[in-house]
Amino acid sequence: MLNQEVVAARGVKVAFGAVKALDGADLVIRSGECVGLVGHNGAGKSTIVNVINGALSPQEGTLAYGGDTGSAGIAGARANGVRCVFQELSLCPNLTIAENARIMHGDLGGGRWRRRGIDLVSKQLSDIFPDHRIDCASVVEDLSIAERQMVEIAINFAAVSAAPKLVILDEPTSSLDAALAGQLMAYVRRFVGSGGSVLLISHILGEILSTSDRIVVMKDGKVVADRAAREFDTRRLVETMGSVVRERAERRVFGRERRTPILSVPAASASDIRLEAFEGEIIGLAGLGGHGQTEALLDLYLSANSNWLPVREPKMAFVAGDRGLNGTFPLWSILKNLSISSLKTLSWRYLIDAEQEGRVSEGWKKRIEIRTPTMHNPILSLSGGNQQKVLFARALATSAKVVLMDDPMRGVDIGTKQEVYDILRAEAESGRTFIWYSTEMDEICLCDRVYVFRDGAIAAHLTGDDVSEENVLAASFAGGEAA
Ligand SMILES: Nc1ncnc2c1ncn2[C@@H]1O[C@H](COP(=O)(O)OP(=O)(O)OP(=O)(O)O)[C@@H](O)[C@H]1O
Repeated sequence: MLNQEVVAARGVKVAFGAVKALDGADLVIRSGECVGLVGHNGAGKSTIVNVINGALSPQEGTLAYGGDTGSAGIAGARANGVRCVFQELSLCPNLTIAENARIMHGDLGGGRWRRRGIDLVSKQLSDIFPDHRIDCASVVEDLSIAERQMVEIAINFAAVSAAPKLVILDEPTSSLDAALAGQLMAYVRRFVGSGGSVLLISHILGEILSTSDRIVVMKDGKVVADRAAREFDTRRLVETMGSVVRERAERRVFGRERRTPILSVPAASASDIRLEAFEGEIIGLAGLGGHGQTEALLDLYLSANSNWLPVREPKMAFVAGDRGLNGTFPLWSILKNLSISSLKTLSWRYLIDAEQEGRVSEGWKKRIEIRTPTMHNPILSLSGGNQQKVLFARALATSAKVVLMDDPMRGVDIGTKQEVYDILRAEAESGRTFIWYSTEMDEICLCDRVYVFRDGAIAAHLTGDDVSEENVLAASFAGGEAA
């Protein structure tokens, strides 16, 4: 039945020490609707998700499923049909897809459960992502980050004995390219059309606006707006979140005459396109996810840092996209996570100058608004987007002339993204070169030049006005012709 209350959190307060993650927030979700939830990094979105899915008990306020306040905890949420796809992804990497499905679905038991698990996930994947090429007998650690995200989404939408009532998607497209993201959003509309509910959290405002029926905006632990999606456009949404919409910087066209490339990689296919980078350029790597962009960045990085010994003047810095796997040091403080790549410049006679280290990290805290009371807090006390900011600051704080970025804006809010774009542009103006793989078309369109990858090789090179969504998509598919 449509329009029935599925879950209602009212007056919820959650504090972590001095940090008020939720400060009296209300969120009600009804059947047959997709609710978009947006807010700056650290606004409290993941915390309210954790309250709704039973992982966190609020210190104040009430939580009801279907009007009943009797159920509590993760088991209570699951019994009431609540499923959650986490921002940090939660599959066990050493288990197969079917084994992970069994952990999520206690009712997937009995004889031949592995076979049924494979069939269950395979069918659900095909329903959501019709062209997926995932072998459902795989072990999760053999999958790319995008494939893991797709599998986790499919497992949560799948029904063994009972269909889910509410699926919470926390940044579900952060690793998906535009084509896969579009398929997921279309599926969400079909799911809510058949009476299900979805809570969609995303920093990609276009997908929030196009997919949600209602949009809830959070700021500093409170809900500051809760209105029909048609009452918002991008500008109004950004302003309600407390940021300002900026004009996009002009793409720059460099003449060929004046320069020799600082980096030149031979063509890897018959397309005969070399990857070249000149001083002060922002180069985009585009194409469908998993077509060799990350590998190209890693090859470049290893070619410049092959001995793995720290050097005072590193030639290249790397901003990891998969922060859980190869970005953050989870047991370290924010400060140490930030300064690790600059230790040589922060030390004198093999001793780290703690004062200078503190100054540099405070400088970056202010510059890109890392939301924390102190940089000595553990990195995992930060919200996902704030952790990503630390990885940015780590690379930018080095003296490297080339910065490689592996889809680094995952989970970063729109206000910070604009700040980071400005920083990139300013750093490029002063001679730094950026090579930026992005799954977001808006970001690709900010780059001075773009290489489109297909099947592990460069399929097209776009410059000037040819850098457009249409041309990137055309070059991304075999047989497509870029202008
Ligand atoms: N386990 C924790 N310990 C300490 N502080 C925490 C913890 N979890 C969250 N916080 C703090 O609570 C606040 C809200 O975090 P939350 O993860 O809910 O934000 P968010 O809106 O989901 O942000 P993002 O968009 O970056 O994911 C942040 O200031 C964060 O640092």
